[in-house]
Amino acid sequence: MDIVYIRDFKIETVIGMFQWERRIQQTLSLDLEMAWDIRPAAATDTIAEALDYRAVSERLKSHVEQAHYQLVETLAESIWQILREEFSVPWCRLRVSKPGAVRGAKDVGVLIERGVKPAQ
Ligand SMILES: Nc1nc2c(c(=O)[nH]1)N=C([C@H](O)[C@@H](O)CO)CN2
Repeated sequence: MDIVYIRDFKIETVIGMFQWERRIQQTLSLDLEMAWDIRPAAATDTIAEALDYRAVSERLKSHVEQAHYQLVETLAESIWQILREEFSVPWCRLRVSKPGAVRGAKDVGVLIERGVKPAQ
C-alpha cells in the first residue's frame, strides 16, 4: 500500500469547548497519511492519476478555517468525510494536534484511522 502524506500542516481556526476559545483563533496541526496506489501516476507522469496533495491541502485549509467546532474529534471526522467523498481516499490515518492546549504537554489531540486499507 502506498501513502500520500501531508505533515505538520498548520491551520488557524476557532476550536474549543470553552467560552474564551470561541473568541480566539488557535493553530492546529494536521498529520495526514492517505492510502493511494502511486503506480498509475508514476507510469504516466500525470497529476490526473495522482492524489494531488496540493488540492487536498487547499480543500482542508478552507474547511478547517470555516468549521468552528468545539471538539477536535468532530473536526477529525469531518476531514475523513471530505477525503472519502471528494477525493475517493480509501483509508487514512489522521492526527489533529492542538499545540499548547494542556500546560506541560507539547500538544494534545486525536489520532484516527478510517476506511479500508488496500491489500497492495
Ligand atoms: N478529547 C477532547 N478533550 C478535550 C477537547 C477536545 O476537543 N477533545 N477540548 C478541550 C478544550 O477545548 C481544550 O483544548 C482547551 O484547553 C479539552 N478537552
